[in-house]
Amino acid sequence: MTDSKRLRIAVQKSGRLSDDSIALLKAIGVKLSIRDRLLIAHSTNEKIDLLRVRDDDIPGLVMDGVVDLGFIGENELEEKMLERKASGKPADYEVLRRLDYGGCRLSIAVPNEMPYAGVSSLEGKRVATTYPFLLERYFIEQNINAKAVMLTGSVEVAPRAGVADAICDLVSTGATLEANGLEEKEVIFRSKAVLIQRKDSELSDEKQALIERLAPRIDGVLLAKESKYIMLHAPKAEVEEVKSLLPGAENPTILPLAGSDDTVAVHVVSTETLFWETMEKLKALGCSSILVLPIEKMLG
Ligand SMILES: Nc1ncnc2c1ncn2[C@@H]1O[C@H](COP(=O)(O)OP(=O)(O)OP(=O)(O)O)[C@@H](O)[C@H]1O
Ligand SMILES: O=P(O)(O)OC[C@H]1O[C@H](OP(=O)(O)OP(=O)(O)O)[C@H](O)[C@@H]1O
Ligand SMILES: [Mg+2]
Repeated sequence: MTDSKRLRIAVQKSGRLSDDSIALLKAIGVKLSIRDRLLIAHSTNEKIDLLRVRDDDIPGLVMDGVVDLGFIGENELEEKMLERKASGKPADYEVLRRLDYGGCRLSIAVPNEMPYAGVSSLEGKRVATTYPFLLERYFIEQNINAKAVMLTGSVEVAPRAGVADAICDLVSTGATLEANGLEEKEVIFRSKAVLIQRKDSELSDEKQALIERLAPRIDGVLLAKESKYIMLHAPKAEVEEVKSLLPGAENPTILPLAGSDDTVAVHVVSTETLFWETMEKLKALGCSSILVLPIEKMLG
């Protein structure tokens, strides 16, 4: 059974956001015991229960106060917010953190053979989508008279099946569109995963304190993921040049190397990617033992 004192977090049970959301919870120190068939999973070290559901249900669970937090794509969140507002249901939530996964865009795509000269070509057309509220908002903004046809899946086959003239669906690499003879024409919404929270006025002090303890850990994990620890040996005479090549390396640690007067070790945490081209330039300057290491956690 669930205990109302435990923080309830909704995650997608199985899909694009599941693994990354669970990995993030683990990375911030929440130990979980997940059994595949079960809807609820408990944390073994924090007062947290996970509710594993379809992503479509997550915004509503947060907005209705059934769960305290939820991991959700901004596309689904915005769609459900518009849907709930249209039917007069409460649609309040707060974004606790924007995350670094689930990146995709909601785009209108048309069959390769359909003549297209801009959005006006959609006038009078039927567009299949799982996101009718976002699509209709776009039609209104663009002053286009077109019809959103709601489909919950297999949107990409709608034109071939004669169900619609075009589609509006999520795109990441574009492989699904290409495989179905469709061409991306208009991006109507860009999305990433977010962690949302129910209105905090409704949370107990104990739950609020737990959220305030865990949220900075998310920042630490995100920062660590985009940072690298760079170590290399550099000719002493070239240290300034080396510093100017290393991205985000304002304060490197310079250490003497045993048995060498003209070479030093340079250590630096970089928040940017170190490209192969830069590594080759460092080598050309006489640097050696160039190592780029991942960082697991960062604080302060
Ligand atoms: N190709 C993609 N690349 C990255 N993120 C994506 C991609 N497709 C979808 N997403 C993001 O992941 C979310 C979930 O996508 P998924 O395809 O798993 O959903 P679903 O089929 O609706 O799953 P469910 O069974 O939970 O309803 C999307 O709402 C979007 O935010
Ligand atoms: O541009 P691409 O990289 O091809 O990605 C886009 C596809 O990814 C998502 O579906 P997913 O693969 O998650 O499967 P689903 O349709 O069963 O949800 C989305 O609904 C698209 O169909
Ligand atoms: Mg879904």
